[in-house]
Amino acid sequence: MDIKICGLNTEKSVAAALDGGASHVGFIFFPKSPRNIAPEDAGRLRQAAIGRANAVAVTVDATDSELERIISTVKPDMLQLHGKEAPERIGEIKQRFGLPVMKALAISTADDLNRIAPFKGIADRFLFDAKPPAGSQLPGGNGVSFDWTLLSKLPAGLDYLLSGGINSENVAEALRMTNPPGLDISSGVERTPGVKDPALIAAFFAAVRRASAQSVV
Ligand SMILES: O=C(O)c1ccccc1N[C@@H]1O[C@H](COP(=O)(O)O)[C@@H](O)[C@H]1O
Repeated sequence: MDIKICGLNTEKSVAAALDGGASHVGFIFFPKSPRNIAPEDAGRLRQAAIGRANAVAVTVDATDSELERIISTVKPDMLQLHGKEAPERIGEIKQRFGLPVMKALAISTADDLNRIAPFKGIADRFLFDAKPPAGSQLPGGNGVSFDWTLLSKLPAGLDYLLSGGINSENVAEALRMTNPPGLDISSGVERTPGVKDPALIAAFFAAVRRASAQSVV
């Protein structure tokens, strides 16, 4: 199963994610986020992931020139589009930059699953996150979960990461209820917003291993 640790901004946190076995390391390029990172810093940090994990650049309704700067500096393996990007815009971005795209969709009701279909065949993967709480300036990274039972109605074989408020305490339940192809976690391994804790990252991977071991017994 893929595991993406997102919002990394220090060498220690990247090392903890890689040592834990992360398949993806995520960097946030969104100035309002406490996890926002300069492309130059992310470009330096992502070096440690080469040959070990995929680097993901997370953007929110970024312009072509913003994407150009991030991509040329960071050289990510994948883009995560976490704004209101329409399918047409995703097609344009893929054609212009030639990178796979993971489209984030906020889920709060069964109707939200209807928003998946227009992106099929365009987005390479999906990421399902909770809707931001009222007043939040962040489209993601709010540490809020959604009703995971909604995912029982997903089209079979859909490739996605489960995201939103996942942490060491609830990951076993998340895996039991959804059996997702992958997980994405950010604030659940932080000491304070934007400050990753290597010990919490290690504890998270240990919790995933425990949950996975229990599910095969
Ligand atoms: O984390 C952020 O600050 C952020 C900002 C803008 C877009 C996306 C962002 N984070 C994404 O949201 C998920 C879920 O976060 P959490 O685990 O609920 O805190 C995170 O992994 C990022 O992919």
